[in-house]
Amino acid sequence: MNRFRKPPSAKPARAYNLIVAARFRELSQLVPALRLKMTVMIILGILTGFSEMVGITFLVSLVFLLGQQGPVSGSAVAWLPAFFGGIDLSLSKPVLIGILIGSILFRIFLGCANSLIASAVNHRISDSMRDRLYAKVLTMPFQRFQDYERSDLINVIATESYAVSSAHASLVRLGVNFGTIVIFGVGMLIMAWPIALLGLAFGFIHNFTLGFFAGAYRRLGSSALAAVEALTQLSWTTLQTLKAVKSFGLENRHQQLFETLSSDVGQTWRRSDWMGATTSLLSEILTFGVILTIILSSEFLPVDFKAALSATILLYRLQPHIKGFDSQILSLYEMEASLQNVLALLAEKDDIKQTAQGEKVTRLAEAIVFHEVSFVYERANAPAVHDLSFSIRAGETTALTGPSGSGKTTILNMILDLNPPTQGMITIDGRDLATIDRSSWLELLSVSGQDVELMEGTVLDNIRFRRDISEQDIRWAADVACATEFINDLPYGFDEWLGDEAIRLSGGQRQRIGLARALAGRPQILLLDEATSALDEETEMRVFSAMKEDAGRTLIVVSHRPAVARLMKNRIDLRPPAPTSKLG
Ligand SMILES: Nc1ncnc2c1ncn2[C@@H]1O[C@H](COP(=O)(O)OP(=O)(O)OP(=O)(O)O)[C@@H](O)[C@H]1O
Repeated sequence: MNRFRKPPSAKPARAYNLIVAARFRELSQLVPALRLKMTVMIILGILTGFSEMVGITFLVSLVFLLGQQGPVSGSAVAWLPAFFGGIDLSLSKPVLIGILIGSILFRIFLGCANSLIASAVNHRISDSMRDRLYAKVLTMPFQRFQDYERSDLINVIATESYAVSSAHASLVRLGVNFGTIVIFGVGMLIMAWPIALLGLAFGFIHNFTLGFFAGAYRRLGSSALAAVEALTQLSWTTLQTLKAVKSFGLENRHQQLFETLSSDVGQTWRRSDWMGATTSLLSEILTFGVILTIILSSEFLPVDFKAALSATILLYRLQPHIKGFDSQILSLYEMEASLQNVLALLAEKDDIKQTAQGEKVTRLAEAIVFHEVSFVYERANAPAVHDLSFSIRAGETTALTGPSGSGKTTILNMILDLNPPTQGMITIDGRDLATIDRSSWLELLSVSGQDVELMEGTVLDNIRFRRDISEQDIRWAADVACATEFINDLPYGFDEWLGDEAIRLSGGQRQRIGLARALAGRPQILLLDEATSALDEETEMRVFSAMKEDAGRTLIVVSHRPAVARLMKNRIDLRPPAPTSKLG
């Protein structure tokens, strides 16, 4: 089985900040027009930071103005604001208040606009990721799909797809934090360069110290993912096999297993919270240290008191940005495992037959012919089908017989174009199946098997199976499949609701719904893979004689029952020829 979970790359990037470039490269592959969206959001974020800085400096100025001795109203102040250092600005109190209120409102407006844009962009990214991942499941070759754990696929589509928008949001926040740090830094440099230098040193120490946590965050991300995957897998298999679980009396065993896995999940989240709290505490301690350093050394610093005050407040306000910058980098490490899963699924190649434009077919006129066809499943030691040549004539009935494992289902899958031959060729009226348009070919075909995949919905929904088929055709198909007789006995008849397991139906009833589903599209070619194996002999014969009345259909039947094989005009036997005796 192909597990999504990949071990994190053996060695983290040498410089821990380089993860930003790696994530950006991955996101550029996944999100079109990434640069434009990010740039707009980062500029808005930086402007928010800028207006905050202006607000702070003017607030300090206002406080000083209000604290002046004597009458202040209408007076001009020559020393304000501190932020502009030596520039002699004369601002009256009302102007100062106006600028302050304006910058606060501007910041609120920008912050709000940025949140709305970020939310819209993130949802768009998540929507498109989910759509693309779901589409990939539908378009990858069927054999590749069979290699995946179903629960892993559900996890990736429904949950891990969010990692892409989260990584995008983190990169934007990083850009905003970085831009704000630069702007605040320049402001501080103009006001009080010694404090700016202290701030710069603080930033580097902060970044360096939190870098020690990168590996732990990366491991935490992949173990959280592994724990969630294990829990989903257990829940999924329990639901799938509940009857067996109950029949074997394994309820307590499953409950214990679930509790263990569930506590693993809880533990990884708790560890994540602890790590978050530890890095946050470390960040606060570092901030406290640098502010204490400024206070203790203020007497010796060649800085004007007002400017020092503004710069210190700026430094204090800068701390969340520095902390944000580093915690975003750490979260980029944490989401690595999920992102790798999304990338791995999207990297699956599409089934070329599904995307290629082949020649269209409208009917089978002559025959389906296998020319020395072999098929080997991936990682299988022996071919499932070896060097097989036969012909299935249009409009005739053919039985495909042979012992279990002789390749009957594999042959039907090849006719359905799910498994292209590894060697040899299948022709449709003389044309290579590989060059024929897949959807036009599938329009001629229908298949019904031993296990019918029922879905949640009514009996009618299950026969229609999301195709445009009239109710009249559905009722006709149910008649031919001898299903009407039991459907009419259901409390709501064709409108009876069936759960995805349709537990209330017997095996034979499920098969008749599957058969009606296959017949409802009035296919020219019908493939039945043990599709009536659960019916009693009498009903089975009635089904086949009803189907025979619809002349002109090419019928290919796989059945272990000799009576069914005898009903067919032709027979292809996959039994290996008996070895000839060499005695004498
Ligand atoms: N997805 C798969 N991957 C690997 N091997 C497979 C796969 N599906 C089938 N096989 C192998 O291919 C061979 C043929 O299988 P197939 O299901 O076609 O046989 P069959 O004749 O239909 O059997 P039965 O009568 O039991 O349904 C078997 O040996 C089987 O184990």
